[in-house]
Amino acid sequence: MKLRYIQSTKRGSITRTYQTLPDMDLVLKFFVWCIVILAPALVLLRQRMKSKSMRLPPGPPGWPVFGNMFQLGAMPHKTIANLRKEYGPVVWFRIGSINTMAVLNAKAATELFKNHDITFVERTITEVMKSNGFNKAALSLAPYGAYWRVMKRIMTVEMLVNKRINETVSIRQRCINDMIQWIEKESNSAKEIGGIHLARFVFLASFNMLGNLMLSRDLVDPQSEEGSEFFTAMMGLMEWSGHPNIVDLFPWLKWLDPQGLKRKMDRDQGITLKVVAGFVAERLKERQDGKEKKDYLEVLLQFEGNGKDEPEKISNHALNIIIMEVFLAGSETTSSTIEWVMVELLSHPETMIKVKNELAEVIGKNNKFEEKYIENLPYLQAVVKETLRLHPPIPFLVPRKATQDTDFMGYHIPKNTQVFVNAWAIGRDSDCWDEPSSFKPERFLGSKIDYKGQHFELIPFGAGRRICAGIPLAHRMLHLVLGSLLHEFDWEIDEIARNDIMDTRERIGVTVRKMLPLKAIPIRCMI
Ligand code: HEM
Repeated sequence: MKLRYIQSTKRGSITRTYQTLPDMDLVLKFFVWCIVILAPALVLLRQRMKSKSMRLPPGPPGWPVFGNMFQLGAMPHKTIANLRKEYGPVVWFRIGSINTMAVLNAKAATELFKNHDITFVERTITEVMKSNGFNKAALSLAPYGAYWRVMKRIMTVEMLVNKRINETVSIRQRCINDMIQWIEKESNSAKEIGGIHLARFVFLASFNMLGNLMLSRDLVDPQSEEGSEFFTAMMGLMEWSGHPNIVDLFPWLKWLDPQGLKRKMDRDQGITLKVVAGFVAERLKERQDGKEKKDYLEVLLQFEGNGKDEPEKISNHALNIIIMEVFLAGSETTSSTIEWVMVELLSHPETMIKVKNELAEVIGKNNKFEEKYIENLPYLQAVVKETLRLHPPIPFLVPRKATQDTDFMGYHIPKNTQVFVNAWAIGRDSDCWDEPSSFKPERFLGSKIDYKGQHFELIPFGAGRRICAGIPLAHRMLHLVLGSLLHEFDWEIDEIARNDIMDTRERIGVTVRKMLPLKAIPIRCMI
């Protein structure tokens, strides 16, 4: 203890006192001890808070260099969905050098689309997507910015808006009539060959519907040489873009292109671009001759941007790519969905009867199916929804990418992380669906849930800014094709096809298809 001597003068007398002073050593010691004890605790606390906010989502341990690529198997959407049991709804893994986050339930998808859509708005670009600059010009892959905005507006507001779709009803009806005729022709020999490959007919009809909307012409016409060249090359594009490519996992192998996928993609894309360029040149000539057409090509040709944040004109190259893209986006998705619906209906005869009865009641046995009936066919719509719930054709959507470091549901997600939103797992999320693996269209009767991007438990077309641009058209095409197939024909399968139907294996290409294609026997039931 230290004393301080104080002398004060009061009314002439001097008073002397001592005041106790805090011992400076002691104070110093007190502070030193505080620092010694508290500082590490503070550091620890900070570290814990930081490591909590820097925590990656949980996930299976992977190998050096290869990550988890060998664990994903032939059907990665199913393998990854299974990880939820052990790791929860947000899972982390590596495919080669690519950091990947998978979203596995509706709650996490809601969080992503409602609160983080802008952070995950970019696409993951694979090597084959770069062929001929496809990734820069195609709406589905273009960087999020002025060009993407313009193209999405043109496609959704000017081209695929309901009013425009209504103007093209007769085109689709003609393509459906063709499809019915093709099937009818084959139906004579169908029994001997064990049934027709249904998805092929639907694919060709969808291809022609899109060809007419875009270019006002049938492309799958046996008479047209250009058409069949275009079609064959398009099939190639679909094949090469669906193949897993080792170069995407190990970019340093790019120069080698060990599977030759980039070379094949360049070749087939070159062919399709040349054919489309020929169509465009023809159109330009027709325009000079004063002939007018009302199709998507015309909308693209007439586009005039402000030249500031949007292009003044759409370049010829971009125009060709956008046209090619619509074929890619719309034909395989439609035909694989119809194949799955038919597989489900043939496996559930009681549902088949119900849907056919509804068609007979609403349309009448001797009338053709037309688009105007769709809104009055709740059971048919429920069948389509239930199929898309169980079999979304693009189960990871078109993979997104994080544009910056971000916090997502308490996890730290580094910039450039690839994001798989697993629509397949979400459609089977037991928190949202009763008996999630059963095919029960009735669940949608009287329910407001649809696939237009507002109900995150059902997202076969995605959601948020990057949602599918073709939903209104796809909705029409799916119901028109399915309704016509069911209303015009009864469908049977032989013993072999019945066994194949039970085989639930899948094949992954641009879409997830049934590994063993459905073969069914059509029997004309309407004249
Ligand atoms: C059954 C049919 C279809 C299905 C299941 C489907 C599914 C999808 C999915 C999952 C996406 C990605 C969405 C996301 O990332 O959130 C997408 C994007 C897209 N789809 Fe579709 N689609 C179908 C038909 C069509 C059709 C008919 C067209 C065009 C006529 C089309 C054009 C597009 C385009 C342009 C995009 C890219 C949108 C963007 O990145 O902003 N789709 N589609």
